Amino acid sequence: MTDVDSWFAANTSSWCERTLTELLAAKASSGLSVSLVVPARNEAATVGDVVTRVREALVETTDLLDEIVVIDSDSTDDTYVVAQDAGAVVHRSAEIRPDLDSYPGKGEAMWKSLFVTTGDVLVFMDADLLDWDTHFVPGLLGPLLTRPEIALVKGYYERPLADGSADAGAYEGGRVTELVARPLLNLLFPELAGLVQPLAGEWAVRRELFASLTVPTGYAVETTALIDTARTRGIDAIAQVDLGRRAHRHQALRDLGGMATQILAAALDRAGWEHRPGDGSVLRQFHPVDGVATATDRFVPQSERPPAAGFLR
Ligand SMILES: O=c1ccn([C@@H]2O[C@H](COP(=O)(O)OP(=O)(O)O[C@H]3O[C@H](CO)[C@@H](O)[C@H](O)[C@H]3O)[C@@H](O)[C@H]2O)c(=O)[nH]1
Ligand SMILES: O=C(O)[C@H](O)COP(=O)(O)O
Repeated sequence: MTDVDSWFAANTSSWCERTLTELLAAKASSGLSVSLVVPARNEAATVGDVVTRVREALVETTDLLDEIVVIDSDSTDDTYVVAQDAGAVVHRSAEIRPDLDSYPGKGEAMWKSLFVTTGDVLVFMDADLLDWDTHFVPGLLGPLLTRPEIALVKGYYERPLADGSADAGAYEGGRVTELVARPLLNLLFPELAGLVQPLAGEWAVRRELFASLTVPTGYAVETTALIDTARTRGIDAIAQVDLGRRAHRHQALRDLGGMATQILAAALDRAGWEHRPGDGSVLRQFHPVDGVATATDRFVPQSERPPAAGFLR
């Protein structure tokens, strides 16, 4: 058995292995509090459903979650109001700790969440979920509430590419995962090759760990959390949980090019790459205009926040 196989065998479980009753008892005896954090940028169409279903299932009828906090990440739609009406505490990312300035991006919203949440454990969930269920939250909490040595838990699932075809394969979604993140991790950080969905937006982490990490402001936050946790705590501080199935809103391919660039830059930097640009770089992409390939330069931000622990009051 390789190290990766041993890690997989010891640290992979399914959400249905632990009952809600068992988790509530584990939470009570651990004394830990839990915050659900939902970073959301222009998700008025779906964030209300995410908040409402979690609130009804896990706050109103059980004590599993202590708070649901939506971080509105520079939305230009009604995300703030919809999330608030659904029962979440909502903060605008840019308005949290204005003394620390503000950057666009998902990682920024997650980093800022450390200043407005209280949970000993943070559970992150995307706001654009279409096919999902509330067991995602207890599923992610299972290893953290029952195994003190675990500090970070990733979710995984079947993830079809919702292209409208009836026979969309269960593992066809996750284009950046399959074409960038997985090859990158296998090549440069092979101890992380056992993660089924390294980019999953559904994951949970102990506050003290997340507050100790350097956090990319954009989409590299999941990748670096894995790399930096494995480096500082060892791979056995990471567990993963099968959550079943998940579908979400897909981004356009060229937008995913920006995400891939962020993930590559942050991972290569951690592998000792000497040419990392400062706060970002230009990605030249091509679009047909009247049948002619025409260049479009996209600036891809790559800034990182230092550990939030240094700024907590
Ligand atoms: O500037 C942003 C961009 C996105 N989001 C929110 O972050 C979540 C995920 O964003 P999305 O654009 O849907 O990302 P995906 O294409 O789904 O990317 C996948 O891969 C990313 C890279 O690892 C992860 O960050 C995502 O959680 C994961 O779902 C959603 O709730 C967004 O509203 C923000 O809060 N701010
Ligand atoms: O996780 C990923 O790889 C990206 O979010 C892209 O996912 P998609 O191919 O399912 O849109």
